[in-house]
Amino acid sequence: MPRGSRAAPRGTYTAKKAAPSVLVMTETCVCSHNDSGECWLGDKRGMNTDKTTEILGVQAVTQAEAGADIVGPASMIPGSVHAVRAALDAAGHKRVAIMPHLIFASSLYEGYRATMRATPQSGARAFQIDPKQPEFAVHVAREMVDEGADMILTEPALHTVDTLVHLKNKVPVPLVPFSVSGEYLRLTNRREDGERDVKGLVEAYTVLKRAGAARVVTYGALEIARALRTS
Ligand SMILES: NCc1[nH]cc(CCC(=O)O)c1CC(=O)O
Repeated sequence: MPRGSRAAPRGTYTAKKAAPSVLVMTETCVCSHNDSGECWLGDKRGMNTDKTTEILGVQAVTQAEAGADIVGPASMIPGSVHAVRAALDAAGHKRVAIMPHLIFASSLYEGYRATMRATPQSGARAFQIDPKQPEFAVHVAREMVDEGADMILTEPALHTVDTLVHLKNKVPVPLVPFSVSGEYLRLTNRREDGERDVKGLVEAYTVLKRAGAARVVTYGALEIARALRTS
């Protein structure tokens, strides 16, 4: 067990021990680890980007030490992917890949924010992209690649499919839509036996695949795998 481990690295460590061939991807962000719920650290004067990117590097190394194969800087702060790459390399984790999160402003994050107590005190995530600006999303994605992104996660998944198609031709790395909490909650139904019916998710993810997704990240992975196995 890596030293000083809290819940998330412990989970990674336990998962890798149980199934070493399964890839573990982590989110690298401070929003669920501080009182403000913000994806950055700072004080009354505001955001301290140097301090934030430094901490993201430390967090990524902790995640890599626990066994993560792919880390996911999610603050959207320019320079954070570069800082994470530098910190990983310096700690001897050159083989750990980076999948930054390209996050669009959306109403679909409420489930996550409530569960993780990560509702931003300021009311908004400063760097998230307006979904009406696909060209700007391409610009940010290219900067992420320049900083060392090996792949890019887009979030939310369904409401940004147009941008996924757009990105597909313009960035040279795999694109991985993340079907977020609101998508999971709205597209599944509770069945009488208490399990969730995931047919709606399966239909949605075939759309994502046709649109160019390399993989899909979803809360329904286990239920979908079970449903596909018995269908
Ligand atoms: N660090 C940002 C972050 N990490 C996870 C989610 C949402 C994930 C979900 O809803 O499933 C978000 C977006 C946000 O809160 O603005």
